[in-house]
Amino acid sequence: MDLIAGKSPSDDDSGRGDRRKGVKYLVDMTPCMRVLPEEYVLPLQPEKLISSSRVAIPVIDLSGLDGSIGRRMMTVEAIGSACAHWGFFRIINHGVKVSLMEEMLKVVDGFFNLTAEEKMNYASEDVMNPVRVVTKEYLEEVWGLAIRISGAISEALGLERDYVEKSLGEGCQIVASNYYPPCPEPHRTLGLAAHSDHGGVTILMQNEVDGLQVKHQGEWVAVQHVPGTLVVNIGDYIEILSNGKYKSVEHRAVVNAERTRISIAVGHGPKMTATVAPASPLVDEKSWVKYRPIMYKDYMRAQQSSAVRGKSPLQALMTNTTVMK
Ligand SMILES: O=C(O)CCC(=O)C(=O)O
Ligand SMILES: [Fe+2]
Repeated sequence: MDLIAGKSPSDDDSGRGDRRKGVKYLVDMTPCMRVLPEEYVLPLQPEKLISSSRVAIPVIDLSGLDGSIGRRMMTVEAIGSACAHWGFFRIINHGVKVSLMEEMLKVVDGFFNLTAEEKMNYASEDVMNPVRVVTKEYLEEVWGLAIRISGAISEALGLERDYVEKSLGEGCQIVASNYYPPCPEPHRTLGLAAHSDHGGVTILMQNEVDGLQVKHQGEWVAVQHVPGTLVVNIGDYIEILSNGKYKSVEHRAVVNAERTRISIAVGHGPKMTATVAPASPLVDEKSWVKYRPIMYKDYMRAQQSSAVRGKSPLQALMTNTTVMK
């Protein structure tokens, strides 16, 4: 697959004037900007920030999945525990070449440095419209990685190793390329508002500038960049499939006054017409169906259209009443 959906964070796609051209355009046009334009100011977030030096997302050595049976089991357990407690983890020894990661970052940087007019050729109001501007190799590698991780998640849930993979079917891969230019008043806004991802496994790569924050036990934890590693998080699709055992976790991106940050989030979901529902082996007399089934396409649209993203589209699917399989 060679799809890349270019998006510039904080764009509202409302079509009003230059706002559609992105934050980068705004910054390029006003190089001496000292004050954040009013429409980008966001209400302050009340939650406390925990420094990443005190607490950090779990680190998983992915080579353990190819080790002895015992080592694989330990790795699967570690992934299961990371999914249950954090919804996020960092992977090392993941097998994706650093040179390929760097090349991908360069492609995205190149894309955002096209002129606003050139970029508008790729612009679309619809997240389902693919844009082709990148070679396939990184995305193929990352797809393979997502399938390996999905195998571990299946096993950790007590399902057949290929359960999630089969449920994804031919699948879909969505690439969100985020470009966060320096901001004159970084504390009054966000690069990307708090949200959970809609798909199964998201694999996130970034340049050396920090900005990702993950909600953990009601507080925001800053995730520090570690060169050569990738960050993995589970999306709403896995929360629903696991019948709530694993939670897709809210995350957001903050900006800074000095340096441009680039991140590339690659999400892996089922095909658009697939029905998303809790895995039937995980539903028995003791565990109720916690989410109503929905077509993936409909879920994605609901998620993309909600103004305050958070996790509200997922909460709308939750069954308050006890519904048996
Ligand atoms: O920029 C980041 O680190 C987060 C990006 C993200 O969460 C997304 O594109 O869904
Ligand atoms: Fe995300």
